[in-house]
Amino acid sequence: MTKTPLYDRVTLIGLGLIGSSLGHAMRRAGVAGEIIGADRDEAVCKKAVELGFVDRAETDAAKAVADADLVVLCTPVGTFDALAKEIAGALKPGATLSDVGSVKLSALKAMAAHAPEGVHLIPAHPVAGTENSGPEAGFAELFEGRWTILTPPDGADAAATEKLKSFWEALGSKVEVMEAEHHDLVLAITSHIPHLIAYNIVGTAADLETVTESEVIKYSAGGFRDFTRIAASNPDMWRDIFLANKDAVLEMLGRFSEDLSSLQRAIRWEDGDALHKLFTRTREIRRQVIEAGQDE
Ligand SMILES: NC(=O)C1=CN([C@@H]2O[C@H](COP(=O)(O)OP(=O)(O)OC[C@H]3O[C@@H](n4cnc5c(N)ncnc54)[C@H](O)[C@@H]3O)[C@@H](O)[C@H]2O)C=CC1
Ligand SMILES: O=C(O)C(=O)Cc1ccc(O)cc1
Repeated sequence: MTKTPLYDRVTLIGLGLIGSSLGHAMRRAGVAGEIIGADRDEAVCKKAVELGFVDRAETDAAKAVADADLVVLCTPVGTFDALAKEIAGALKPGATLSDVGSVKLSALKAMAAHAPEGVHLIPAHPVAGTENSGPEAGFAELFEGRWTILTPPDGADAAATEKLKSFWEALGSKVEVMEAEHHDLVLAITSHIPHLIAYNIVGTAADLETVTESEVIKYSAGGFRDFTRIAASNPDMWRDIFLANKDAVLEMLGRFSEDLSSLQRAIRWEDGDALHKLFTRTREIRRQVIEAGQDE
């Protein structure tokens, strides 16, 4: 039996890891009648059609959004303002404009600055990804069992929000609705600062490399190896995230630095009890993460 699609036409702008995963997942779930792609890179457009996760693709984003019922920005967050401006005049009245960006207040502001009245703005963030990029990195199962956070502004159309919630659920995601500002604070500590720590430790080790020669690579089977995966994440995307979520990241980083100083003090004064107490608490957190199925 053929399913009735939730949206007749969906346009994905940005056909990398998340855009391609969305395309594959939408195809599998049958939630879109037609999937149109847009990417500034012509080779990416060609690859997307070849892989079959879009029906057609083009480099002109404004042309690609014509007659779309749902438009999803899947590019780095720093591009949202210019892209929203570029497509604003071509959006169909009554369409939903959404995104998958890792920072939500700046996404909402960028879209709200340009979208015409009658277009529903519902920012979204699938908290699912990998360190890989590009159209070949995506897969249909990426969102399964993962949270997607919707951050509709005050007064957003309830029916449009509910429809987008059903869309993400059809892709296997669990959906939570919260304020954009709250999202940015929570994600600063659970996602953005962990990436910053990884970039920092791998950077420090790379600087030491000249002293230790190849030992950093050779003995990287320890904790360092896990950090190198995170530190291999997309540089454009992460530059944009830290600039867009500057306030929340700096606030959480202040707190993090204080706690790091306490640890430094505990080591200096050989306070084994303090170290053991913290490590026991963190081991319990890991147990809870596994229990919640968020460890893969
Ligand atoms: N990578 C991850 O694990 C996750 C990423 N996100 C968010 O998803 C978004 C996309 O990330 P990825 O798919 O990982 O990136 P990606 O680098 O794999 O793909 C981005 C694509 O956007 C295209 N692009 C860039 N600027 C453009 C523009 N101005 N106009 C048209 N196309 C443009 C690029 O050519 C590229 O094909 C980001 O906003 C990121 O914060 C959200 C959840 C997880
Ligand atoms: O690869 C990892 O471990 C990630 O943390 C992926 C990721 C990156 C950015 C997001 O906004 C959400 C998930």
